Order: sequence, then structure tokens, then C-alpha cells
Amino acid sequence: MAESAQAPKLVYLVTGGCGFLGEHIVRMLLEREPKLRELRIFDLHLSPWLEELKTGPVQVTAIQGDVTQAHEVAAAVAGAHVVIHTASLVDVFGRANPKTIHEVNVQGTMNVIEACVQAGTQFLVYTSSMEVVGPNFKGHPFYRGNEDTPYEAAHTHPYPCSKALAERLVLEANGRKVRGGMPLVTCALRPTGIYGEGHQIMRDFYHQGLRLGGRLFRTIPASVEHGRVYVGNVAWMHVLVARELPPRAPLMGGQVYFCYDKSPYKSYEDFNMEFLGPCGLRLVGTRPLLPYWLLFILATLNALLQYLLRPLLLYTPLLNPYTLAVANTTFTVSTNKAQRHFGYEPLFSWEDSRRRTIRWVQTIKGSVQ
Ligand SMILES: NC(=O)c1ccc[n+]([C@@H]2O[C@H](COP(=O)([O-])OP(=O)(O)OC[C@H]3O[C@@H](n4cnc5c(N)ncnc54)[C@H](O)[C@@H]3O)[C@@H](O)[C@H]2O)c1
Ligand SMILES: CC(C)CCC[C@@H](C)[C@H]1CC[C@H]2[C@@H]3[C@H](O)C=C4C[C@@H](O)CC[C@]4(C)[C@H]3CC[C@]12C
Repeated sequence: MAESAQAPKLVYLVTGGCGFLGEHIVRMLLEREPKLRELRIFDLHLSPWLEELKTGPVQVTAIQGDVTQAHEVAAAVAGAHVVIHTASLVDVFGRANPKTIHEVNVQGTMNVIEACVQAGTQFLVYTSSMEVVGPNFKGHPFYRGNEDTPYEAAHTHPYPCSKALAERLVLEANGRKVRGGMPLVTCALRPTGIYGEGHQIMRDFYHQGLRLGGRLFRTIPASVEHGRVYVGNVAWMHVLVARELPPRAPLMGGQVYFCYDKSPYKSYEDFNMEFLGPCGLRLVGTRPLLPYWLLFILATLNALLQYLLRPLLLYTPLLNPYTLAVANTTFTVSTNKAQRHFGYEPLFSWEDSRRRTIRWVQTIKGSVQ
């Protein structure tokens, strides 16, 4: 009797479970959620590493599907106790068109909410983003802010617009009656810039540095701080929120939490050098190589070229007016809301996060050994 009372019984669904963050959430759940009976991983593209997870004690179910397709989402959600909705079209470079970004991020989220309501699934955790708040296009700094810091969240770019809309839908859905009459309990996590094993932009910078003979050239003033958080700690926050949402529904339902850890406050480039430096790259210059006005012109030219070339090819450089504004505006968080509400402490220290990320960069093909 006692044994059956303790038997794992929960079914979790992770949308976007094959992405950069999604993979860490999936692995973290399997390692650290003892109540898990079945883990469903829903993604547009299923990764080969899923196969190795299927041999463990938890039933791992891989579902190839599209969040924009309501019936596919409904089928995946049916019977799940908790949904972690991480799937998103993350694009700030103009690779996808704005309509698709809206469909995946906003309509996809509506589909997830409706599926929870219809299926009687009571707990929904949404992966939002710091971009829901800022930096705004006016370049206002957000310095060590928290969830209550006033800030003019004004967006024009499709990605932050879509994340902001989706987050609002998720929070407004808190308290809706799901099938069976119980209330839906939702909350949203807002990571700052995530780094760690599998981070594609870090990989890109590393390759760029190798192409430039082991050098990267400073673009952003060292004084501009950009918030960063280790992927393992973001995953851990998701696991904890999902676990604590049922017993602490009145406190946590409808809340937003920034994702934070002990990663140091630095500029985007100086922070990257914490990992790329030990892997043989050097950041040249104590001040930006080009003045801001010239960068701004180049970013605008890139945007124009992207528009003109679109009928022929996809031109998607890293530098555009939006990425320049984000990288060039201080945006850092300092909060303990997650600690107060559900006992969050980072699972990985800064030293651990750094060591793990360096070890991963060293495995990237073409690395300086
Ligand atoms: N990377 C960051 O720095 C960062 C920061 C803050 C918030 N976030 C948020 O974290 C989440 C994960 O981001 P990531 O960096 O891991 O991105 P990612 O692109 O690596 O992962 C997103 C996953 O969603 C899947 N997906 C995309 N469209 C889909 C669809 N129509 N149906 C089903 N699955 C679909 C993709 O295949 C991918 O596996 C996103 O919600 C993003 O907004 C990321
Ligand atoms: C050439 C330079 C001027 C700019 C190069 C860096 C640029 C590509 C980086 C800087 C900051 C990065 C964003 C930031 O870390 C946070 C997020 C939130 C997340 O939800 C999606 C990714 C995003 C927008 C990062 C994208 C890459 C950015 C703009």
C-alpha cells in the first residue's frame, strides 16, 4: 500500500522539448522529478538524442507536432497533469516572417491554453522572456531591476511583441475553469539571455573568432550590462515551478518570475569572453572598434539589404537595428522573488556554469585544442 502511494504518477508535457532550453528542461526533469511517470516531448523537429532517454524508468513519449495545429496540441495535452510550454519561434534576425512568428508564439500559446482547459490539465508553466519587458526601442536602461520595477515596455519587433502577447494570454488564463471544474493555474518565467551547452549564438561567435585568426573585435562599450543566466539554472527553475505550482497555487498562480542566478553582470561581449577566452579567443580593444553612429548606419543598411534581397535570398546578419539596440542597452535583473515564492536557489554556481560552458565550447568542431 505504502509503495503504491509513493509510485510516480505524474504526466508532464514539454513543448519545444528538443530546443536549446527544452533539452535541458527534459533532462533535468528526468534527473530531478521523482514524481514523474511519463514525460511527453512535443516538438516540430524531434532530435535523435531522445532515443537514449527511452531506456530509463520514466516513460518518454516523443511527439512530432506543431503548436499552431490545435488538434495536435490537444492530443498531446490529453491526460497530462502539467504542461511546460517552451516551444517558440525565437528569431530576432529576420529569418522568419512576422506572421509566422505570431502564429507560432501567440496562436500556438492560445492552442496550449485551450487544450489545457478542454483536457482538464490544471498546471501551465510558460517560458516567457526578459524581452517582454525590454530593452525597449527607446534604449532606456533597466539596471538591476525586479518584477515590480516600472519600465516602459514598448516594442515594435515581432519577436518581443509576440512573447508579450503570449505571456499576457497565459497570465489572463490563470483561474479559468478547466474540464472537471478545477481552476487553471499558470505562471510565466522570464529568462534573460540564456547561455550554456548548446547555445547557438555562442557557437557562431566562436566560429567567427576562429575565422578572424582567434580574435573578436569589441562592438559594444564594456559599461553596458546585459543580463545572462545559465541554461541549467533556467531548466531547474522550470522544474521547481512545475513542482511547487500545485501546493502553492494561490501564491504563484498568475505570477511572473525573472530567471536569475549568480552569473556576473557584464557586457554581452565581455561575458562571452568568460568562455571563449579560455578556448583561445581574444577580444580586441578596450573601446568599440567603430563608433555607435557608424554601427547604427551599418545596422540600418543591413536591414535595407535584407528587405531588398528577400525575393532572391535570406540575408540575416547578426547586426540589425534591433540586435544593436538590445546589445547596446543595459538590461540586468536583481530579484529574489523566485526564492521567496517557491524556494528557488540556483542549482549551479557561477564557477560550475562557467566550467560546464567552457567544456562544451571546447567540444565544438574546429576548436583550438
Ligand atoms: N535563448 C535565450 O536566450 C532565451 C531567453 C529568454 C527566453 N527564451 C525563451 O525560451 C524558449 C526556448 O528558447 P530556445 O533558445 O531554447 O529556442 P530554440 O529555438 O532552441 O527552441 C525552441 C524549440 O521550439 C520548437 N518549435 C518551434 N516552432 C514550433 C512549432 N510550431 N511547434 C512545435 N515546436 C516548435 C523548435 O523546434 C525548438 O526545438 C523560448 O520560448 C524563448 O522565447 C530564450
Ligand atoms: C553585432 C552586435 C552589435 C550584436 C550581437 C549580439 C546580439 C546578436 C545578441 C545580444 C543580446 C542577445 C539577445 C538577448 O541575450 C536576449 C534574448 C532574449 C530571448 O528571448 C531571445 C534571444 C535574445 C533576443 C538574444 C538574441 C541575440 C542578441 C540580440
